[in-house]
Amino acid sequence: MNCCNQGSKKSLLGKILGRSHGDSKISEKQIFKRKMVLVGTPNVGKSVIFNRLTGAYATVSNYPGTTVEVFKGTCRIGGELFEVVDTPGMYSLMPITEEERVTRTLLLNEKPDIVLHVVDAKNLERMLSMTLQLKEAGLPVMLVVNMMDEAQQIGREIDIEKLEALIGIPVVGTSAALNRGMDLLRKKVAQYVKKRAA
Ligand SMILES: Nc1nc2c(ncn2[C@@H]2O[C@H](COP(=O)(O)OP(=O)(O)OP(=O)(O)O)[C@@H](O)[C@H]2O)c(=O)[nH]1
Ligand SMILES: [Mg+2]
Repeated sequence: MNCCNQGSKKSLLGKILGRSHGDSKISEKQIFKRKMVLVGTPNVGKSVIFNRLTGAYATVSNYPGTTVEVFKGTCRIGGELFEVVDTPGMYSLMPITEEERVTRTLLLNEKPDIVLHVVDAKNLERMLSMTLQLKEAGLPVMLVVNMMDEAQQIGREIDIEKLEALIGIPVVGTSAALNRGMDLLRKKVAQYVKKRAA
C-alpha cells in the first residue's frame, strides 16, 4: 500500500509556509530541524506509520534519476519539526533492486537524525539481521515492532524490554493500523533525538 495522502501539487515547503514554493527564499534545510527515515521490508506497515505521523501533509516525487517514488511529509515531535521520509521496501543494505539502491542512497546521503526500522512482529527473527546491518552501518536506528496485534492473535508474546537490552537500541511495539503504540513511538523518538543531540 502506498500513502493515502499522496499526489500533492503544492510543495511541502509551500504548504508549511502557506504559499507557493517560488515565493519562498527560505530553503527546506532551514525549516526542518530533524530528519526521520522509515525503512523495512515490504508490507510491514511503513506507510501506515508514515501516515499516522505526518497526517495530511505529504508529497511524492521520483528519486532523482530513477523511477522510484519517495514520500515526504512533516510532523512535530517533542517540539521539533521533522521531515519524514517513507521509503520503498528493502530486504538488505546490499542493494539488488532499484528501490533498494534508492533507500541505501537515501540513508547514506540524507544524514537522518533517526532511522525507524519497521518490522513485522510475526516475523521478527527473520528481520532482525537488517536491524543489525543498519546499526553496524552507524545509522541512528530505532526498531519499531509493528503488527503486534497480529502477533498476539497467533499467540506470540514479544518482550520489548528484553529485546531492547539484547540488541542495544530503543525498541517500540506498535499496531499502527489500530493506532496503538504511536504515542509511545513519538515519545521515544523525542527522547532519542534529544539524547543524541546532547
Ligand atoms: N493488523 C495490522 N495490519 C497492519 C498494521 N500496520 C499495517 N498493516 C497493514 O499491512 C499492510 C501493509 O501496510 P503498508 O503500510 O502498506 O506497508 P509498507 O511497509 O509501507 O509496504 P511497502 O510500501 O510495500 O514496502 C496494509 O494492509 C496495512 O493496513 C498493524 O499494525 N496491524
Ligand atoms: Mg509503503
